[in-house]
Amino acid sequence: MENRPSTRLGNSLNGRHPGPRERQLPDNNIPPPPLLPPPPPQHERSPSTSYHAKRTSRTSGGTPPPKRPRTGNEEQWSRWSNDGGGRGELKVAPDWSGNETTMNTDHGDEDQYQRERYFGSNSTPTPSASMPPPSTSLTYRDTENEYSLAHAKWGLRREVVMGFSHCGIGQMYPWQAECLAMSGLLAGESNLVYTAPTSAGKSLVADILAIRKVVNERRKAIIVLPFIAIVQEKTRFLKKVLEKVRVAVPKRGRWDKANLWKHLNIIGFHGGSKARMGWKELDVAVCTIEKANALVNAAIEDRTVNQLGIVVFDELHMLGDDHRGYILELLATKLLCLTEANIQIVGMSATLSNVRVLATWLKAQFYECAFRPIPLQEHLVYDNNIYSYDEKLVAKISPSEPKELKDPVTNAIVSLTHEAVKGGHGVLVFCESRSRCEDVGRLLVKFMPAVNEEIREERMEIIRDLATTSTGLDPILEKTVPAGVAFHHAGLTTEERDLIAEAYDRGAIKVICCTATMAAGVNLPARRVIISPRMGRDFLSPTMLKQMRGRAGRKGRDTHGENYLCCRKEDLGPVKELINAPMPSIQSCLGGETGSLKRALLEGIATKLATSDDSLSEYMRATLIYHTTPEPLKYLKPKILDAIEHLKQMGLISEDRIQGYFHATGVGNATVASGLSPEEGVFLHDELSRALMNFNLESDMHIVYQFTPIHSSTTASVNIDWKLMREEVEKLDESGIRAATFVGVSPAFVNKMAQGGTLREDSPQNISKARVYRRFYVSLMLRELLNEKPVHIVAANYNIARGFIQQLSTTCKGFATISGTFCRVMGWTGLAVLLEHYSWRLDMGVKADLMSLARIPFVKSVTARIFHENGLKSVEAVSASNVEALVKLLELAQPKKLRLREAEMGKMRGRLEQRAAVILEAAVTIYEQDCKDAAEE
Ligand SMILES: Nc1ncnc2c1ncn2[C@@H]1O[C@H](COP(=O)(O)OP(=O)(O)OP(=O)(O)O)[C@@H](O)[C@H]1O
Repeated sequence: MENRPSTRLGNSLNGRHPGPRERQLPDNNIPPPPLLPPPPPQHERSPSTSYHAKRTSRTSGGTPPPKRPRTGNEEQWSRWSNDGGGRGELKVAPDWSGNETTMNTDHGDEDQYQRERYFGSNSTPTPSASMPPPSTSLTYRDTENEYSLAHAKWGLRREVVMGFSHCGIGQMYPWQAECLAMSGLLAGESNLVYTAPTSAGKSLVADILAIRKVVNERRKAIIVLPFIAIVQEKTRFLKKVLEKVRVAVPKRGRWDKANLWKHLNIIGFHGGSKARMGWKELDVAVCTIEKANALVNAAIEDRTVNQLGIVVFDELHMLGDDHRGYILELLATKLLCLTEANIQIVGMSATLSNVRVLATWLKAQFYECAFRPIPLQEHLVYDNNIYSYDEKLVAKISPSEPKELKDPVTNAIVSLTHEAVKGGHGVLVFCESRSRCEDVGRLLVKFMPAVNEEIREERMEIIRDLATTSTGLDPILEKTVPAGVAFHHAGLTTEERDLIAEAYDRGAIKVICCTATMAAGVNLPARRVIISPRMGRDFLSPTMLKQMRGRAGRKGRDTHGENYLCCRKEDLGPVKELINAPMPSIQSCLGGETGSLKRALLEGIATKLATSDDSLSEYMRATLIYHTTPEPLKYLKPKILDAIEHLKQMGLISEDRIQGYFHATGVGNATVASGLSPEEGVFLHDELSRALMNFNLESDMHIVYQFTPIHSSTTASVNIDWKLMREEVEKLDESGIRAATFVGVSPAFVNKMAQGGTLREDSPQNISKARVYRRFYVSLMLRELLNEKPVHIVAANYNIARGFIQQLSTTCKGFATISGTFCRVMGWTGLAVLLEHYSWRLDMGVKADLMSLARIPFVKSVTARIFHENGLKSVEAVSASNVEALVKLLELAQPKKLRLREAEMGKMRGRLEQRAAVILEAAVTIYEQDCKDAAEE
């Protein structure tokens, strides 16, 4: 039976009639009626009234295009592109010759359509490489509706328009069309900086500009996003939009008679990505900030940077980020200096206040609008009262009987969540810490509405999916998911987070309790968003609050979004300040600590953009800090001189006094080529030089140490538990101890620290020493992973978040590539080859004897070991096995399988059978390929 919060809104009205903004909830056991009356009008914007574009371009001004009745042609297009969109649904669209064509939006049928267009209806498919390109003709355009993506004005190829339509976008919002129509943008002649509220549809403007560059002009595009999750999401989106687009591969020699046609290469680059393609092959690179910077450096070094047509900076406010903002600034500065390459720069954000300064800096057109497709209702909640942001009482929440709901904030969270879920809506609850997410999740379970058998089964399916992940079923999720509640924070593995996000997206999970990282990291909107004003002990920043508030309201699913900022009465002062705080203006982070300036100068010198006094000052003039500092030269000059001196002392640059120019040394070039900061470059150089002299291959300890990412061994990411480290070091055999000594780790020092010693990081030597110990500590964890210990066991052993361990396993491969690049630029080819040789083991996460098996999908780590121990030692042996035998082994490999009840195990078996069938089929294919390869040899 459903357990409901005993809280009832309005109980405290004490007999008086609820006012128009107050509604009473019944006191019986009937589920509560809607908690809130309609929102205060001043916070509500309807899509039509909220359109308010403020255009301040330096070119001709413009008013929003007038509304006019839709023509028949528009109707056809919008039917084709906007509604339904299910696979295989028949749509009507005008064909390229202006006639009406009945066609099918199923991609398979689009192929058929193309074939028929070129070869007649009886033609058979031909290989794509020799086939003429898909429609490049612009004549089929919708000539009347300028908001339609098919309008000739936007110059998008038919396949692109179809791709967008497939993603639910057929028409632009008026502001998007107005922004794109600003002079010089479509022609790629001017840069663009624009700002619009969250969910306003900013991405489409940049996407259209990028796609035009790639498809129409055949230049490359880089799209820069701050977090891995959104890089992955954007890569998936662009792949879907551009799936059907083929472009000409230029003729290579005079014997090439005709152009070949290829699909576009859209590649996601981030710390954990294993992209095989590089700058040369890609068409669109969707990157994290660091990867984008490294790509541009490589392109400059290659002298192919003129192939780059556009760089899009999504979330431009990241410029102000203390840790990574300066890399964004540095990247934009380099692009501004590459005047001859003619690269279009596009930047956007929802939370910028000094956009004009940024537009001036980026030599960009500036566009600002306040459009929000889904109106927002915003509330402040304290002491069981709900107020509008202009302090009018909207409703009351009555106090509750249960002890755990005595606290008014918890009571409000539970009541508001219950009400939204009861109405069938999704809820995001932003909490102040990871543990609070889990606590609130557990509490909510008791008050979630009852659901039917079908939904219960769907949720059990999620439990089964979670149980088959590498970490097994989390005990808290096991309790919360059946009630439709989950939590989402950095402590979970990516696999878990993806499963939860996906289940929430399809409505199987109704509530996610999450930390602030989700506000900016994952695009999961909700009808109702409940927000704690704190992050840890501190209050949220206005930017973060804005991001969270903006998550309310799903385009296409909700008529409006609601957010509730729930605080304690004693926090009211600072919370009101927070609500009314203007968005902070973005400040450059380049001048803060000299580390960032050093990196900016090193990269300028290594890429030869700034080698002399003149070019250096030109380079510095292109930075944001130059534009935002009152007397830039006076302020910057001493800092620049200081940074240059440091770089010289670190051995990263040298100066030719006679010729009057700077150049990067080998280490400097290797540092820039590997995308490292000057400090990281020097540290890695020291580490690799030591390895070059003494490489210990007796056991895998030394090699694992070399693959441990140096970013995971900073103070911010890991704290050594010295007692634990002592235990682990004591377990090492002689070869392990020798490896430890080679890298600079002394067991005696570890013992001293475990007994209460201190290691003060007060000098460069001590900083470096602490770094080595931290790296070694992390390498012990990585070694366990490579020795097939499951992520959750390693995490538990080291009392560290599962997310950290899983990230470690995904980033070590990327770091191996970084080390390889470093060695190659240094000319240490032997070491580079050695690292490369061992790095492929990192892909598999298994010991050498299992490497062959690990080529089979789903046969990794523990599973591979169980297969091996049970006689399936090779791909051939697996290919000769059968589904039943494989299911038995897969059952053995399930972590924490006992957590699932008997009935659940039955259903899980079905899942394992499917998996076993895939394994068997893959093993047969791999084995056949191996035989073919052997025969050819
Ligand atoms: N013209 C359009 N027609 C229909 N849907 C659109 C249109 N433009 C954007 N969308 C959809 O609106 C949603 C939000 O768009 P988008 O992610 O671009 O917003 P945003 O302004 O970048 O928001 P945020 O600042 O939160 O990232 C997406 O699902 C997108 O597909």
